[in-house]
Amino acid sequence: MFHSVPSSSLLLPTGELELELSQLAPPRTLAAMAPSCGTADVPYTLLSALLSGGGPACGGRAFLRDYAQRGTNALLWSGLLAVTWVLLLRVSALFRLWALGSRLPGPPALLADPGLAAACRAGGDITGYLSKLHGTFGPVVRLWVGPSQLLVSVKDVSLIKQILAKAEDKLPLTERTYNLACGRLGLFISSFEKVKSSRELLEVFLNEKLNIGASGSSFKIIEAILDRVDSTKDKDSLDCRSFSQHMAFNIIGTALFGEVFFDWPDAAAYEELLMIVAKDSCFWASYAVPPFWKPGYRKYRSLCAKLKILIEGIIRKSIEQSSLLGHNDLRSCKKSEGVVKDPVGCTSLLDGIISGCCLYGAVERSLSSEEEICGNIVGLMLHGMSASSNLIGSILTRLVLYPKLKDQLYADIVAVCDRSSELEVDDVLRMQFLLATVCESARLLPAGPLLQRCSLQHDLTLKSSIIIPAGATLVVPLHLVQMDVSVWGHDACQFNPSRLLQKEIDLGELLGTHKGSNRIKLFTECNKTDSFLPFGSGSRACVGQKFAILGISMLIASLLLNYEVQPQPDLSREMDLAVNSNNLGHLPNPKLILTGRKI
Ligand code: HEM
Repeated sequence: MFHSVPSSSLLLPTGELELELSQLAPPRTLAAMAPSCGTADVPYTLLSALLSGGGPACGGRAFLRDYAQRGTNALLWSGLLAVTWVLLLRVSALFRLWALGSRLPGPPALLADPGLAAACRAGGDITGYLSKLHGTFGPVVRLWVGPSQLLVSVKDVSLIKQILAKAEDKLPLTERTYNLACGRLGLFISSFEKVKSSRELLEVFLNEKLNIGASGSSFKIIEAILDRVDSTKDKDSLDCRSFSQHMAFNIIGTALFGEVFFDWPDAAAYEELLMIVAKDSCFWASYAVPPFWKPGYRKYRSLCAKLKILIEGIIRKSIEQSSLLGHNDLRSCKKSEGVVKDPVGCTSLLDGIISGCCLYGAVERSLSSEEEICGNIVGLMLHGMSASSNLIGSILTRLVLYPKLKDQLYADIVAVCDRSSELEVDDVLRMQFLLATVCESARLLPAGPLLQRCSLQHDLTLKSSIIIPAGATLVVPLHLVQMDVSVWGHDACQFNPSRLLQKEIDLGELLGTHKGSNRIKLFTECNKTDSFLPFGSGSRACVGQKFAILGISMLIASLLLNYEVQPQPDLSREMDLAVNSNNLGHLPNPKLILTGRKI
């Protein structure tokens, strides 16, 4: 595309100059670089545009037009190549998923399993549906939830152990759910790498908060909560569910905010809002694109915003109090080189955050730290409150329905501690029947029906050369595992705390020696330990397990020491039905009466 241009177009006045120029640059090359204005010829480089005789108004404009044209073309080409590359990667990943997925046993549905959809539509008995599939296909079953969504359910205990240790990521849906409700946060994120440091710091804080094994330690939160019980107990109709929700809210709230929490005027509004947000979060997060056009979604977002405003209010209050007590300002605080600073000295989790010892690990970017702390706190309140309220509710319901259980528990509690002395965490560790009751209730009614994990980056190779492709959703059906007759015996579905008692094990000692570790070991028989998963297991297990078990045990012990818990007199029919049905997975919600015990 090199064109020769008449020498006149160079506008050189004399032949000498023409000669000199022709020596500097060969006429053919120069001509090629400087086309005449108004022709179809255009310059190719900036130098040629500047050297062109047409001046900026002519050669420059043509150059720019040409440059823009070629630039746009290059951009479009590279965009097209990138999109093609991404699509190719996606398609090859999809083929891999199909190839590896179809090697696993499961129903022959190709794109989306109709049985699962039908089970979800008819009241959502996913456990029942999975149970049938495991009966037909064995301990590992695959299901196509959609053309690119593979779900693998695992029931075999040894495989579950491997999965929970190897699959370190949570489902992206879990992260979306928490992000939607809480905003930006460092906990509950799908990638394990991102959540690791926040988990470690929170775990140390929560475990030290209970101060297990230290003499003279008392779980002060419970005392404050009992004062709350005093203010509510006179109400005629306390039902187990709302009472438990209130207790759970107070336990988690006091752990996070300290005593400021009890003077918080917005606490009731916050509790109500939190429950609404917790109920709807998963539904709205299930949309791949946020449905801004739906009024329900907009309403939900405004509730989340209100929740955030309320939390900011109490954080501010807590900070004010902390600065009165001489703690650091939130903005100026920094974690000191990854070292956890004295978590025991912190009176509340927020206090810990303020003085830089908790949750701050993941927040190196100080500008976003307040937003992230706020998100973490809302997330902990959401999860901690709904899971703990579920467990407290099931224990209280059993106390109300089974007077014998209540008497047995009371005897276990007073054998260790009488009402005249202050209840300590160390005392609770010696109340084996109480701890077994809490754990047996968690076994029969876990916080959710499925443990959910995935491995976002790598395929998982399990023993017996089962390969689970990266990105597949792994689920453990908790009801099937925790009520497996082959592990728990023929009465697996019945409430029987004594099954967890091993006379030769001293729980208190065990917890004390395992200080800092997250697991409470109740069983010597390995297969039972592996089949007890209400708090999950492995790298993403619940960080609040010890805190929840001991905190809830402490609450029940304090309640029974101070109050007589009785059902409302007109409950006899409901009680009879519940006791006779033996179906304690779905508990009724009886009303209870609390009357103070005489000393
Ligand atoms: C009875 C009460 C509770 C139950 C039944 C429960 C249950 C669970 C379960 C099943 C998981 C998922 C575990 C897994 O995938 O292996 C989990 C995660 C978690 N729990 Fe709890 N939990 C309870 C209370 C608490 C409390 C009180 C806190 C803290 C204040 C807490 C903090 C967490 C955190 C931070 C995670 C996320 C771990 C991660 O994503 O890495 N939990 N919990």
